Amino acid sequence: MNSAGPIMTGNSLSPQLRFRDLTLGYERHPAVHHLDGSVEEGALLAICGPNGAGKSTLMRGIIGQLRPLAGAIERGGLDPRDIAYLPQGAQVDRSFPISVYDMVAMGLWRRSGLFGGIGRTDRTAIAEAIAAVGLQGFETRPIGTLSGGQMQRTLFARLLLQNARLILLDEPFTALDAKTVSDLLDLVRRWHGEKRTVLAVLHDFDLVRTHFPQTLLLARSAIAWGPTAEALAPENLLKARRMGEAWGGDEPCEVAA
Ligand SMILES: Nc1ncnc2c1ncn2[C@@H]1O[C@H](COP(=O)(O)OP(=O)(O)OP(=O)(O)O)[C@@H](O)[C@H]1O
Repeated sequence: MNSAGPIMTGNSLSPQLRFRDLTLGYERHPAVHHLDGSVEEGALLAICGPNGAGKSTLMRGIIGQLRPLAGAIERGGLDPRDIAYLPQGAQVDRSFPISVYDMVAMGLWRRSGLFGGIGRTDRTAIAEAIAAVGLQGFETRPIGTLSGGQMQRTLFARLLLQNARLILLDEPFTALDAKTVSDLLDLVRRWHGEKRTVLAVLHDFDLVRTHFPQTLLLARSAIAWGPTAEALAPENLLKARRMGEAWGGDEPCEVAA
């Protein structure tokens, strides 16, 4: 579909997320306006749009870090432990003195508890996750010494262990080399094959067209939402760009009054 609206990927699946006239923002300044629609369970959805479009804000709303200024987000009965979130790279504190192994093991915390201890099954799972991202041999390395690509692999290994039903990735491939992107995309495909729901904020339209069947094009409001080829049609991209160029600081919206 070319216009904004709900994704319908199949009648047998139920919505994992539903946005009802959702407005999100900061101190009553809206950044996402009146979003309506649903994301089916098992969807692989790209969220695209210009800088300042509200993409990260939408992610923060989904995880409950931001409360709606108006409207609502329904999460299909998901427990918070069933939602995994990878924020933009700059938001991860690399100076924290922790090894790759311990960083990956943190993926188990929300299920086993901070003081639950790590048993043999957990150690196997951690080793498998580290191997899945190609970081064997890096277990004892402090995260502060990793390259950007190795750090992102570490964070994906942690996500693997979280075993979440809904996975949110905010610009997961920015500034990574082609091999790292390809390896991490394999993990995204694996999650999709396991019928997990994956939402990723992405700026690389070629990558989105190749790997993401559905796209939400956001410019504070939804410009288009549906099959990627249609959502990223030239007229929609032009409209999103014009909206991005037009907003100064605060988009007009009645909830801001
Ligand atoms: N903590 C905050 N306090 C106040 N305003 C914020 C805050 N975080 C984001 N904003 C504003 O909300 C709007 C949307 O920001 P957001 O980070 O969601 O955009 P984005 O689409 O993710 O952009 P980018 O592609 O540049 O990462 C912007 O105008 C931004 O300045």
